[in-house]
Amino acid sequence: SPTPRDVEYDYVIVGSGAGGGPLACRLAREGYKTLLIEAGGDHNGNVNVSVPGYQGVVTQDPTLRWDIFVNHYKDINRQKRDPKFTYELGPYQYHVGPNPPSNAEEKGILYPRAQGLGGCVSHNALIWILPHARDWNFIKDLTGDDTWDAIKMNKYLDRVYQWQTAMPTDPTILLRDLPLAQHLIGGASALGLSIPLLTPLVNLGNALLNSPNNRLNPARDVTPGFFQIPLIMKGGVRTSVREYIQETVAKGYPLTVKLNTYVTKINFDESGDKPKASGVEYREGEYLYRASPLNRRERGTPGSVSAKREVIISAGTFNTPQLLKLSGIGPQDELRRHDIEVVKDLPGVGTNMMDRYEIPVNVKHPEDFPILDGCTFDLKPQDKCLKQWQTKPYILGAKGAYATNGLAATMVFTTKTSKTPASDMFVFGGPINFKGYFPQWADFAVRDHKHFSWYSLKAHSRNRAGTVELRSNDPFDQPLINFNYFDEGTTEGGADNLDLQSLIQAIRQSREALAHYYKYPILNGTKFVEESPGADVQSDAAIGQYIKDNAWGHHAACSCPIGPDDDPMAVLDSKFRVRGVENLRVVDASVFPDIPGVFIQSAIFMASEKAAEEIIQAAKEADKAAAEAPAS
Ligand SMILES: Cc1cc2nc3c(=O)[nH]c(=O)nc-3n(C[C@H](O)[C@H](O)[C@H](O)COP(=O)(O)OP(=O)(O)OC[C@H]3O[C@@H](n4cnc5c(N)ncnc54)[C@H](O)[C@@H]3O)c2cc1C
Repeated sequence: SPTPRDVEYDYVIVGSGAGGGPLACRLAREGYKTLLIEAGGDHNGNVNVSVPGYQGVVTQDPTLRWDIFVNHYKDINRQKRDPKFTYELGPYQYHVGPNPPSNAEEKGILYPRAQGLGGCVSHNALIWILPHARDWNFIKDLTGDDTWDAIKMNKYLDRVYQWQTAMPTDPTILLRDLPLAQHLIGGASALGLSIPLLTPLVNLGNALLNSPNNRLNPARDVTPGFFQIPLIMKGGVRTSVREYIQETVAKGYPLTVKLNTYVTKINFDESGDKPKASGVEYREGEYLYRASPLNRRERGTPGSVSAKREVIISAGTFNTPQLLKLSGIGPQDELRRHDIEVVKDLPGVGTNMMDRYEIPVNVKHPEDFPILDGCTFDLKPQDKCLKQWQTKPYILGAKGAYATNGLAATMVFTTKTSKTPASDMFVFGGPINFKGYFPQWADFAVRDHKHFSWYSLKAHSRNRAGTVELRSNDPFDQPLINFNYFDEGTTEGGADNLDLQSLIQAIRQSREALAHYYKYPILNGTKFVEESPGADVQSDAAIGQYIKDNAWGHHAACSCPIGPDDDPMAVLDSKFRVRGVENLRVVDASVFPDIPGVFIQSAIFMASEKAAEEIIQAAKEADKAAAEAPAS
């Protein structure tokens, strides 16, 4: 809905994703006039968003997707060893892998991002794993602010559960596919769970009833096991931030959502001691950011809005530092290089960026996995699985494969070289040929139904050398993003090698699960061939090289970190406030000083609820002080 110029909002929030969406709802529900500005649209009626089985397809949807390209290494020739390295042939036309045509432009590695209501939560893989206690205690110890204590953070999780449903995939869907079940039993058995030969399905069913989020288990963070994967869905339909925002508006709370509007600058009132954020400038129009494949190189209609109390930036790990820098908050040398007037020299903006490392083992069978019969993943009339998902109830597997995200279950354990005692390795299994992200990766992943992948996700990684730098001072250009992986990044105390060793262990664990598959011939699964890393990749050195060349991440975080008062690289204080200016906070994945948990959305939702409480408390204190001040 258009913003009437005469409305004065208490809060203006930029970005409606995991950070900004819940925060906007909570502030509005508390009675504050809140404007939520979002670059993209609402995705109403877009089946790609609501069908869990389309979690890959939705990342290719041109109405949502931003084709952000990143590098893992500074050395471009080293980067090109990754078969996912991508070149642009013409606008949004890509060549992936070696031997590009001579006119192709080097782009880097695709890093999917989404615009629109709910941000990346509307296109993500739906996986819901709670953070570990150490993630919160780390912030408490770093800043001395004990409101971050893990036990105290529980109340924010309770608040998240007021609007977020998480449920496991209906195990009966998985148990109907015997070769798939045989792989999962192999995984459980490789982890040491005894699965008797005569009753493997019953025992797998029991294993799949375990939750990796069991809050009643005090040892949950360090408990290894074989688990089903909880997803953010209700009755087999994705439901999350997007729906929460829409419900908040529908119920009449004072939340205005301004869609298809791209914020280009934060405005400051510089008349006082400290620059004070007073509002934002924006451009109205669809697909204005050039990372959108529907971009028409238009610059939109200009506008601005002011915030009576605060401006909050929740544009995500890449776009929040970009917007801060464009507005004069960042390393002064970089800002001056781009002719940007310095409002506050804050050298940490766009540094400290972290991510997971992820790596698969992919195998191919001679026959299809039955669970995918009739699934074409293309929204076309022949997609029988979509019809089943649309017409059948969510009970006893009736809704079929699309009521899952395609990843059936996970092995969880702490590797020998983990940074913390908490589980640092999740190895997911599913009937998919998943090798990471590149243009049309999802089509590739399900091109045939014969592949199975054990895919490892390394949590609590040590590398914090990622950077987000301005490419230009044009707000519609995407920034320069480099994760500086392994030996190009954090190396103190052998950090790079320790993470690499964890990943080598994960590949060996995946192969162990594949070996245990053959212990259950009763389920009649066919023999498979390992396609990658491949039978010839056996030594630690060879596996390590495969990991360095192929690893990727998709939980980028920590690029505007919270930190202690005496750390010049800290961008935020422990209350999410941008240092050195007033009335400006950041609330999204970029705020963490250390990447939390295993899957990040739950941690962002909790941080967002915490930020809402801090902001509301600050507003109440300010109102009280104003009421008590003597009349002038
Ligand atoms: C393919 C994929 C799968 C994933 N799967 C999972 C998963 O299964 N589980 C999990 O826990 N995590 C998952 N994640 C990660 C998780 O979804 C993100 O980390 C999380 O959504 C980040 O939240 P955020 O608020 O920081 O940013 P986002 O969710 O990206 O939200 C930022 C919002 O800001 C808007 N915006 C940006 N700049 C501007 C501007 N200048 N003006 C106006 N609006 C702007 C964007 O359009 C976007 O809507 C996945 C991520 C990807 C890419």
